[in-house]
Amino acid sequence: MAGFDDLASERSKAQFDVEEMKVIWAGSRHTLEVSDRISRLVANDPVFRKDTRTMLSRKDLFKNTLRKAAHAWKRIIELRLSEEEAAELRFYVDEPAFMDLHWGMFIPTIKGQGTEEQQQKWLPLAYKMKIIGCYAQTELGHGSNVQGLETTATFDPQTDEFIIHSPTLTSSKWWPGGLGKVSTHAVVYGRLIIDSKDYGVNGFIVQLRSLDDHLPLPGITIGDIGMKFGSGAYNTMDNGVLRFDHVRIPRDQMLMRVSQVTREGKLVQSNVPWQLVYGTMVYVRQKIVSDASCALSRAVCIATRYSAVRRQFGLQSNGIETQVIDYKTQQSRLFPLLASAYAFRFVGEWLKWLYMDVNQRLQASDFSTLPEAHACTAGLKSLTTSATADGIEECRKLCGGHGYLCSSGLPELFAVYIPACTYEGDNIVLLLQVARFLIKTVSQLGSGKEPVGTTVYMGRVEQLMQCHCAVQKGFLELSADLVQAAVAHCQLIVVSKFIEKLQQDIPGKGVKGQLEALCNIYALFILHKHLGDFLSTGCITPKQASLANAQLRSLYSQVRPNAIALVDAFNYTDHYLSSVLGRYDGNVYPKLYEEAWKDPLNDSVVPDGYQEYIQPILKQQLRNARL
Ligand SMILES: CCCCCCCCCCCCCCCC(=O)SCCNC(=O)CCNC(=O)[C@H](O)C(C)(C)COP(=O)(O)OP(=O)(O)OC[C@H]1O[C@@H](n2cnc3c(N)ncnc32)[C@H](O)[C@@H]1OP(=O)(O)O
Ligand SMILES: Cc1cc2nc3c(=O)[nH]c(=O)nc-3n(C[C@H](O)[C@H](O)[C@H](O)COP(=O)(O)OP(=O)(O)OC[C@H]3O[C@@H](n4cnc5c(N)ncnc54)[C@H](O)[C@@H]3O)c2cc1C
Repeated sequence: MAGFDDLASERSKAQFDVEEMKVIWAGSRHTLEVSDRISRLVANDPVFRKDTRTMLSRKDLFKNTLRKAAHAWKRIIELRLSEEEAAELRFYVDEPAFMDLHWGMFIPTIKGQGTEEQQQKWLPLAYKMKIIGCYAQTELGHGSNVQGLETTATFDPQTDEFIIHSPTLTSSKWWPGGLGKVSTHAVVYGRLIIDSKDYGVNGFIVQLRSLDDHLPLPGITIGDIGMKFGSGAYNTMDNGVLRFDHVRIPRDQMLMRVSQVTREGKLVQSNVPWQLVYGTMVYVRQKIVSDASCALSRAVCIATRYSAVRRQFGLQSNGIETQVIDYKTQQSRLFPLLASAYAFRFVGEWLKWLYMDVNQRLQASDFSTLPEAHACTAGLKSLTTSATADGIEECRKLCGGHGYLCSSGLPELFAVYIPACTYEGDNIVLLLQVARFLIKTVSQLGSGKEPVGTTVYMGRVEQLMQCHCAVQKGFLELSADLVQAAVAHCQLIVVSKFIEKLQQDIPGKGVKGQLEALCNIYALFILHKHLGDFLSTGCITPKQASLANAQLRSLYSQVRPNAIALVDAFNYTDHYLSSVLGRYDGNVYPKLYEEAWKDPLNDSVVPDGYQEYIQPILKQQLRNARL
């Protein structure tokens, strides 16, 4: 069988221990065991099938999402899954839904911004799913500009309550995931008003729906904001709209780790920086970086396996055509994405460590690394999501026409993934935050602080900063060139962390060699892509640039025999990939043909509508022809 033999032959060429590379990709043997076991549990459960998603109406799609969420929760309870295993199960169910925001934002916000008492009250309810929460920050009129939010939370000393209100249409909460139809509660971000004085944005826990009949509580208007890009997944998420008409909540439902409001209505600032109100965004951004490596590796796995199965032109002596993966143009498009997937995996591991380190320091009232954590999570979220969104689209194109079929898995993966460039902070806005951080860092460099990083990459950042770093007044005046410096800074981090990964103990025959090749491909690909920066800032000479290019091409040849094994190391099930082109067995053509007939349009040979609309035309033509 063509495809199968092709992939079997490819696998026999591997020059490294794939099982050991699986451990490197997973992060540890334990994590590999958990993800392998849970991914197969999900793959073998018919409730979690995904192949009909793009054929369902929005209402049927959403109802099926609720069914899957309920089934997932039931399996978590039945099997007594740990938090780690439950997170893996939600990941492999692979369907954006309210659970992502309940577990991924609502609970972390209470943990990060609630007092001990508030955590003791609300976390048990949330962990046991007695309440379902979402994160309601963005409004119709404001998303990036958090300080511009209009929802008000006015303290009423008579009743010891906050009055939550939507004073304008643009203050309507708009976009929060899980809000539209499911969440019973929300962390709502609003302007704290005491005695007519505005104290800026804080978080408030607000119940939205009755726990008895799920109806919106008095003063609450709530619904879904409508269909989003593409069909299928992400329309599985009820992104919602929410308005308040003077809704009253007890004073103790303002999240008070950062600031407290006393019974007398006095605002007391605790000893933590007010920026902790933004803490959830730092947490989610570091998760999104790891998620980028998952999404990109998934697209690369599909495109790499298909490129080894697909033959086109180049008839060889044995009478068969050339595998498209052997074309240099295919390699120059595909292998940098393969290298990027590994690079983002490792920088995501580092970022997770940085986030935990910042949190431990916060416990000890050490806030010194919070600005760097903000800059790194913001910048790397921006860099990795933009590269991944572009990379998924490139993988679609690498698969030719069949990449445009839903059965390839790539259109839906692209549609689900691309909002990552916007949610949790628009990517340009976040790069401007990095630029601000760099300006501050450069201004402190005079104090003898030496930056660390790989020379050529470090030189590029320094030079770009020197060129563009005028004295900037505020966030709004930052020049577009500084965004370039911010990107350069983030690429320096990615390369540096890949190099650090290689300095660790890496077991397994040939594994370290493959990772070194991928690290060099990533670094040289970025250098090639931004050659203008490196040449204009004098970091490299034109001669060095052409040597780098030659080295890049030779690295592609080095990776070529290992490409299939390198994507096998992601250890993805066919269920998770949900792609006829990316099947482990390479059995593409028979499955493509089989999938076509499943389309509802093929339920009847003569299409619905023929008699009403087409036959009259044809008959008329027939009559005309006889006249
Ligand atoms: C979900 C589960 C995970 C699973 C993973 C898989 C994903 C699959 C599901 C996806 C689910 C989608 C989930 C989407 C959920 C939303 O989208 S939630 C809404 C997200 N919204 C945003 O990110 C808003 C973006 N905007 C911002 O962050 C801020 O407004 C800006 C842009 C930083 C501006 O802040 P500002 O306060 O207006 O002004 P600025 O002077 O720049 O900042 C003030 C100070 O705070 C600092 N600062 C700003 N932000 C921060 C921060 N975050 N931390 C610390 N310090 C900060 C600044 O550095 C500055 O410090 P100084 O220089 O004064 O020392
Ligand atoms: C799928 C999805 C899920 C979401 N889930 C949630 C959720 O659960 N909870 C929640 O609270 N929010 C959520 N959001 C909202 C999301 O956080 C916002 O869309 C995001 O923060 C961007 O804000 P905005 O949409 O207002 O865009 P804007 O800030 O209006 O940006 C629009 C354009 O203006 C540019 N721009 C804005 N400010 C500047 C500036 N200072 N300098 C230069 N350019 C600028 C931006 O770069 C962008 O190109 C979600 C959004 C999506 C798409």
